Amino acid sequence: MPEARTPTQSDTPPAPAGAAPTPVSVAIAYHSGYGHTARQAAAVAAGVDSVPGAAADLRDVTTLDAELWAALEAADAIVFGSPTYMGATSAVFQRFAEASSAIWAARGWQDKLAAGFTNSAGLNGNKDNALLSIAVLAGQHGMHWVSLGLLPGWIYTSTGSPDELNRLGGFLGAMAQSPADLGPDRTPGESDLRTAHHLGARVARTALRLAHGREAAAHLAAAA
Ligand SMILES: Cc1cc2nc3c(=O)[nH]c(=O)nc-3n(C[C@H](O)[C@H](O)[C@H](O)COP(=O)(O)O)c2cc1C
Repeated sequence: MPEARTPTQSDTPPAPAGAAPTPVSVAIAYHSGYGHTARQAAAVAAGVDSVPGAAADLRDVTTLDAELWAALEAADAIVFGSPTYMGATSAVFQRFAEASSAIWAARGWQDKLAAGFTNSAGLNGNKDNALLSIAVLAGQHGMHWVSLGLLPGWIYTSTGSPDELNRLGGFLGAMAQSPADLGPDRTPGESDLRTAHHLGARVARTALRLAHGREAAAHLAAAA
């Protein structure tokens, strides 16, 4: 007899009996001035795509056009990403955030899932301020925030290693560090990219749970 085990966050939820699994779409809306944060965004997208039933939609927010807004409208979840510039999100990302005010007024992203990631040159570099700003943006839109969900790695204990997941010890979202003298072909490093991958998979699993829960609630309401 197989050993009983406690369900974990990594378990993909089953579809309701008799129902085809509902696919979910997770958009990654990011800016990257020089390509480093773009690599982090790609790792988030790979994490989303690693979850059966979830599909990533990678969107650069430099160009604000109808196609971008339609893609974000169609998504079940939006993972926002920006480099940390001057201790905050980049001006290009903030331009996107401000342009979303028309959607804010119409409550277009209400109840979608949201999460965030940032990358900067400093180990700290005030990345938390960029993530906070992204979380506030999500709150303004009435979205449900998905945190990173990892314990801190690396120097949190004396025996830690920089290869560990979440080596930068973020809680709100995924952090990455790219030394300023290295190109995006060499940085961010592998552990930061794995952390970004983790965030994408976590958002995808949460989106699936929410979609299935919504279906179950609709069935219950119909049967009442
Ligand atoms: C205008 C500007 C401001 C920056 N401010 C910070 C900062 O506040 N903290 C930090 O750690 N790095 C800072 N950096 C470094 C970038 O965050 C870092 O180079 C990052 O990898 C750039 O990502 P990107 O290639 O996606 O644009 C700054 C870079 C620029 C160009």
